Amino acid sequence: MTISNGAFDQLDASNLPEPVIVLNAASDEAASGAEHVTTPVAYDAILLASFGGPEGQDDVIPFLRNVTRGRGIPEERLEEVAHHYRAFGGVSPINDQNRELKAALEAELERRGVDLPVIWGNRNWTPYMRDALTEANQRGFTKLIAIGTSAYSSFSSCRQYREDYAIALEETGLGDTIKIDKVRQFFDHPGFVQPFIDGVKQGLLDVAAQGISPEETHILFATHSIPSSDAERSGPASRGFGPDGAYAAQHLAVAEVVMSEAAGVEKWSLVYQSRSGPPSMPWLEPDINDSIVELAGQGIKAVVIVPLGFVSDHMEVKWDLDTEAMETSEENGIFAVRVPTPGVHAAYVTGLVDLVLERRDGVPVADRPAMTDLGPWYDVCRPGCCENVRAGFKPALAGVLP
Ligand SMILES: CC1=C(CCC(=O)O)c2cc3nc(cc4[nH]c(cc5[nH]c(cc1n2)c(C)c5CCC(=O)O)c(CCC(=O)O)c4C)C(CCC(=O)O)=C3C
Ligand SMILES: [Fe+2]
Repeated sequence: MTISNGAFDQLDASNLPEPVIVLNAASDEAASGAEHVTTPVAYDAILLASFGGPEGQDDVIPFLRNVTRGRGIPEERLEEVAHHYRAFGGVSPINDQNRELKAALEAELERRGVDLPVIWGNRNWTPYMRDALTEANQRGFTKLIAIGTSAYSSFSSCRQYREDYAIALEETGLGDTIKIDKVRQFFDHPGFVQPFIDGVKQGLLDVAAQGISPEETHILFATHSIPSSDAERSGPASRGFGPDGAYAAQHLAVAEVVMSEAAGVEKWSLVYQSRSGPPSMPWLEPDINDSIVELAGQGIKAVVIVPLGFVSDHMEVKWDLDTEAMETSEENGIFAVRVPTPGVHAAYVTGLVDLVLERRDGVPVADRPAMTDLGPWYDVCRPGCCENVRAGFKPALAGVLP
């Protein structure tokens, strides 16, 4: 088995166009044994990789065009989503959150005496990934470890970031100069899960303060819906996770961990939000709003909404949960609390630094924290991981060749 930083890991590449680039081929797989773990690398900077968002009304449409290029999102959906951004002055909260996260990471790195600068680059808005790589090159950095602001396995949250790195290396012509690895998907890392546990405990106190009993309370774990075809292909092709793939399995496993900590309430479910795409295309269900209506019919009086799929309070949280799901709850006579996202919670920031250090210093799989049986996840994505049959083939980094 060869690991190739720049090679593509599409299983059936025979009828696809030649990969545009093959980068940094032949980084070697772990001497440490387990397929999850790679040999340590003396990284010289952290690449904070995120989604990006508009910073004013004039940015909204160009941003949405960037996000949806070639993705078959109907025009009506774009108008609908533009309206969400317009209601917030055309400014997505995501950029300020990444500025805060970058500052918090820098402070934590300094506190621990780790000399790794953080460079920030986005998929869909400035600073773009190519800007980040140009900056890294100017500052003389050649070995980057990427943290994507996304915890789970799916095309949008895993593979697309790996494609972003490959595209940006191609755009900047830095493919022979800069090597990019990524930290493992961290859905079950205690740094990511702890803030949700804290939040659910507080949410249940808020519910109790309303005089609503545990029997009348339901915990809704909310995440981004994705096309069923993406869900099916999330995670490595070789592991069976059921029809909704690693994406749903990971969320369910983390929700179980949170439930085991939030004693007193029994009822919970995993629900989806922010569906787009044409109605004819199946996406993961049920939608959170449909679930709230149904729960009201079953006599539920309170819901605790846990934004389990999200690392920070960006637009999908502010609009789809804090605006829409709150409205649905109110209309149906349900008291609703929304739990905070990890944001810059100390456990989360510390956890992200730990994830970098386990790669730099070489921590064996047995010593890597993971709160579910599914993890710790792979350092290098396995063959077929998080493929996307809708968007067609693109090269991606940090994957293993079949
Ligand atoms: C799994 C997942 C995450 C979580 C993991 C992660 O964080 O990556 C996520 C995050 C985000 N999604 C975001 C925004 C958007 N996502 C869109 C479209 C889509 N998202 C998808 C999936 C995901 N998205 C999918 C399958 C599509 C359809 C297009 C396609 O087939 O690939 C569209 C187009 C309009 C629409 O269709 O809604 C927008 C504007 C923002 C920024 C918010 C802000 O500005 O604060 C963030 C953090
Ligand atoms: Fe999205």
